[in-house]
Amino acid sequence: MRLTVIGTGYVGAVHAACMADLGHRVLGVDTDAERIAALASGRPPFYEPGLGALLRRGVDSGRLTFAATLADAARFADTHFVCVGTPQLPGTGAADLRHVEAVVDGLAPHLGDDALVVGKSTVPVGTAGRLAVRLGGTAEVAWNPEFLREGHAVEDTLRPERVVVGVRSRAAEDRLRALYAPLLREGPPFVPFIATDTATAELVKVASNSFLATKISFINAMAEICDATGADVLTLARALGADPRIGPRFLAPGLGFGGSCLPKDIRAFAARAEELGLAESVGILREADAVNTRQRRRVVDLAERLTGGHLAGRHVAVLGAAFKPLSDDVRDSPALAVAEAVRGRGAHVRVHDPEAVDNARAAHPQLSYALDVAKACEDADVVLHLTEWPQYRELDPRALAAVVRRPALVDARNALDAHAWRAAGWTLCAPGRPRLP
Ligand SMILES: NC(=O)c1ccc[n+]([C@@H]2O[C@H](COP(=O)([O-])OP(=O)(O)OC[C@H]3O[C@@H](n4cnc5c(N)ncnc54)[C@H](O)[C@@H]3O)[C@@H](O)[C@H]2O)c1
Ligand SMILES: O=c1ccn([C@@H]2O[C@H](COP(=O)(O)OP(=O)(O)O[C@H]3O[C@H](CO)[C@@H](O)[C@H](O)[C@H]3O)[C@@H](O)[C@H]2O)c(=O)[nH]1
Repeated sequence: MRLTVIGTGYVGAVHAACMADLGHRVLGVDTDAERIAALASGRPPFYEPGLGALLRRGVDSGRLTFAATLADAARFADTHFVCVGTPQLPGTGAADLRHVEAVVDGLAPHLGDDALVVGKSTVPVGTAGRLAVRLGGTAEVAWNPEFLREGHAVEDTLRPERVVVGVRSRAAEDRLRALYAPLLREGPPFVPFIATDTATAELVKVASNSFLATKISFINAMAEICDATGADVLTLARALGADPRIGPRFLAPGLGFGGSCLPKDIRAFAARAEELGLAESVGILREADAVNTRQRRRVVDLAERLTGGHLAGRHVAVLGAAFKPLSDDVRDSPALAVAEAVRGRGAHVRVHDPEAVDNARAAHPQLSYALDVAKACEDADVVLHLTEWPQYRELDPRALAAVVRRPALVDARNALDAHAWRAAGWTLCAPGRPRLP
């Protein structure tokens, strides 16, 4: 089948490459000429494991091509996936739909009768209905929310846990089922194809991220209670997660959630519900957001405690800049928020990240960066472990103790081996673990 993917960022580039790998003919379209040039030569414009090989395979086979205009898109196919950004508006945190609207307005004059515009961007409930009116004519709008996680985007796309489509006709449902058929056939495990109306499909996405965000904030609220009572949040999380009704995933306590999705999506959802007069239904999301923001301050306070109560003039090493490991994405990165806050208290901050330094430097040019961990830690008064890259777990605490001014560590992700670091002479603290020495 033929399809286009409009917007080739973290979602669109992966969707385009994976759809081509399934055997479809795919045209990627983006307003960013540099991005299009990179993709067309088989180079991923960001770090995502497995994407490079898939892109090269698609480009070499001729099944994956790229273009710059929406007129090209309309000529190429009748099915158009919209994967442009829906960032947060200042103030209420509502979603900014200007890119989605620009795509619909730009496509409209070029579309044939049989066109299907399929949104993958995360949008407030009701958006597809509004866009259908805006699109006019006989072209149809459907919504197919995206659930991929950065760092696992290729496997999440090729082996999804479910495919959800919000459609307004049987024909649209059949077309999308046919597109995804190669994924649905590959089992076990069986992959449910859930066809519903567009409002439900839009809601599945924001409800799903809201649930995940609330689960993380729940365990972080428990970490606060642990800090006040001498209990241990890691043991608590392990015991909670052993109940299959709760489950162990998304119960990792620490610095909390960031990135381009969970924070903005719960705010946009809350703003939309408030617009509908349903503020009480989403009070829990405002609270999850507040708990999450508090975790960043708590980590800064731990750093301050380890430097004897004042950060001013201290040297602080920051391990991690990406919002999570296996990604170079620094959008709303908790690590960089902490780095900035520590700098705001007068500390000299040096940041290390295996993949995200270029993006971090572009977004936070006032911070200093180091290309290896030892350089970041040189003469540090405290080391902050803020993004749990697997390679940080392999660090030799003895070797690092010889490099720093004082062996003091905040393990804000509760991911390092506390015993090994303590045995190497480090003073440690971590959120929700008040009995660490
Ligand atoms: N990043 C994720 O993990 C993820 C996962 C699921 C859903 N989502 C949602 O998917 C959407 C896209 O997210 P992303 O992280 O890929 O964003 P992104 O910022 O990485 O990519 C968006 C792309 O759209 C392009 N673009 C903007 N306006 C355009 C236009 N008028 N025509 C063509 N291209 C245009 C931009 O140049 C950019 O390359 C958002 O709604 C997001 O909430 C993201
Ligand atoms: O137990 C946990 C799990 C995650 N996090 C943090 O939560 C954030 C988000 O993590 P994750 O969900 O793995 O990353 P994303 O790539 O942002 O993916 C989320 O957001 C995407 C965009 O909507 C969705 O498609 C995915 O399903 C959803 O998991 C990161 O800062 C993590 O460090 C925790 O603090 N504790």
